[in-house]
Amino acid sequence: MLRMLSFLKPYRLPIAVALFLTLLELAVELWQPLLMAKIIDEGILKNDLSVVIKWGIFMVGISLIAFISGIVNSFFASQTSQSFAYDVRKELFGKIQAFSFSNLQKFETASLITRMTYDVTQLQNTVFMSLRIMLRAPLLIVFGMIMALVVNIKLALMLIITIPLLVGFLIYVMTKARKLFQSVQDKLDNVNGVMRENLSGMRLIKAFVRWKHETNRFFYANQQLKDRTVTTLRLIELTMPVLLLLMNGSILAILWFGSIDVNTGEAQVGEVVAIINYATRITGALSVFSWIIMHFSRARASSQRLVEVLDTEVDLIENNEPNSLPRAEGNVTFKNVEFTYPGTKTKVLQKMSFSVEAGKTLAVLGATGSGKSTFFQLIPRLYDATSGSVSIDDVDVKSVSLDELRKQIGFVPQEALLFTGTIKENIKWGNQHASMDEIIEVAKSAQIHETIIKFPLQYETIIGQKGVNLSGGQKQRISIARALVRNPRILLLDDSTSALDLKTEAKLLAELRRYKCTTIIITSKIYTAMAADSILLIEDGKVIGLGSHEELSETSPFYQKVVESQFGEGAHKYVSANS
Ligand SMILES: Nc1ncnc2c1ncn2[C@@H]1O[C@H](COP(=O)(O)OP(=O)(O)OP(=O)(O)O)[C@@H](O)[C@H]1O
Repeated sequence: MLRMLSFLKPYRLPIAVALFLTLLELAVELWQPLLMAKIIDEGILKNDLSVVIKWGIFMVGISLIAFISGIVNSFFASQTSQSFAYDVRKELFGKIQAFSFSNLQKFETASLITRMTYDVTQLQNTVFMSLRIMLRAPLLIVFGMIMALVVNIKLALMLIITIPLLVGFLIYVMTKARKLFQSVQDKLDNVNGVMRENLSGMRLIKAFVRWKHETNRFFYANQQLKDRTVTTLRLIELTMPVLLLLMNGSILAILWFGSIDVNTGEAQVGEVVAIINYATRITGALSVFSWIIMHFSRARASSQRLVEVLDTEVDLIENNEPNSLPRAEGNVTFKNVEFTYPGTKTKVLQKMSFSVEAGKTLAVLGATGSGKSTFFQLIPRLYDATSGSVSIDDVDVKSVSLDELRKQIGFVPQEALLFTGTIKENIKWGNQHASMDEIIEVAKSAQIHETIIKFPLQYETIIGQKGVNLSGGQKQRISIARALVRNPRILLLDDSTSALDLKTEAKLLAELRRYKCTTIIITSKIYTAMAADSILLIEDGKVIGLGSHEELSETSPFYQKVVESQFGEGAHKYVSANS
């Protein structure tokens, strides 16, 4: 909690003002029963109207001050709590942006969203409430008791015995509630997770007629959230009847003994009224106090979840004095690279060594799961190699600034991901400075221009969330255009032409040559591989062959089998790059 409270440091002044105003309100609240006693005993009982008018006007005056203080306090409290939440969200977002993939693997996406929204809101509400009433409730309880003692010690003792017992009970219940609240938040993560998967996989769910299964999954997560919340709230709600029972009991006792004392002349009517008044105010403050502790239990659980994200060490660290890679030639070299995914034990890449000359095209072929996408991710440092080195123009990628490195790489992932916005914006996303002419040029190279101009709004066509209104091949080509507009030195295509027909793909590959960048293309199609300068064969994370189509057709049984699987038995003997 302290870690999160440090976000309030810049707002010390508004906090001080808000707290001062709270104290002012409190002072008025504590003073009022005393004034009321004075009006009853010295004015009403003695039939002195001037005392009633004088102190009556005074009471209205200080109530007005309390009213204005309350309004100004609310203003400062809401401004401070909103700014606090803004700062926390900003810091969290920055942290998540800096996360490496292995960092991200630690947190579920849905959980990160819940933390950024629900948990931050919980803290924001607590900050607001703290500035409005946090100080007031406990102080009202303490000073209310003191004032009651000042008015009449004997009658006040009935309050003094009850209140510490109640406060102890409240604190005990709320400490228990904290753990329960944390699990409520975890259950909320589950609901969000199921919702997220459900919405993004809606087409698949409908196509497989799995809505019943998905609905059951959602019902289960929802039920768990409800059950856990109900258990938690039941515990919390137990406090209110206990509180009212004890406080009303002590008020009854004050009335009983007070009336006896008034009859015997040991107490005045005004004193009894004042103590009852303090008791009622303290009851109100106690119920607010229990509410505060409940919010604090929730806020503590939320803080813990936020601190978990904020204090996660980013494990992809930039070199303190990064090497410069002003404008790479584009030679890519892997030397004895090994890689194991964080949290797993299996080596996905083993002693991988190969190089690609600047400006050349390398096709990568391998069975599914052989480690092709994994080795791709080491080049822009989405992950770091566990051992060995990945270098560009003989500079180890780990020694280069991440920005400088990534600016020179055009990466088209296996799943073409587009953002909500126009086609133009999506292509421009790769390079904010690209002109319309450049956008059209890369779209032409990516073989998507002709398709775009057939849309009624052409480049201004809005792409729905994740590109729902486009075909797989259209999305792939827009993603390629987005990578090309960066004018990259190294272009990484992870099976990014899989949805294209052979003719369109051939045109696209021929166009790519114009960009003179080093192109590494993962593919399963022999025709695509044949268009490259050389072909890298991967099996179980190991390089098992590197050469041209002709060389591998002669020397690699693995390659021969792939060719035969696509062109028929014995095909490796006659399928050539010119065919
Ligand atoms: N984030 C991850 N955490 C743990 N293991 C992973 C992760 N991503 C991939 N793997 C494992 O690494 C291995 C290589 O996966 P990779 O995606 O590199 O294969 P691939 O050759 O690109 O496969 P495909 O052709 O099907 O895309 C697989 O066994 C996979 O299970």
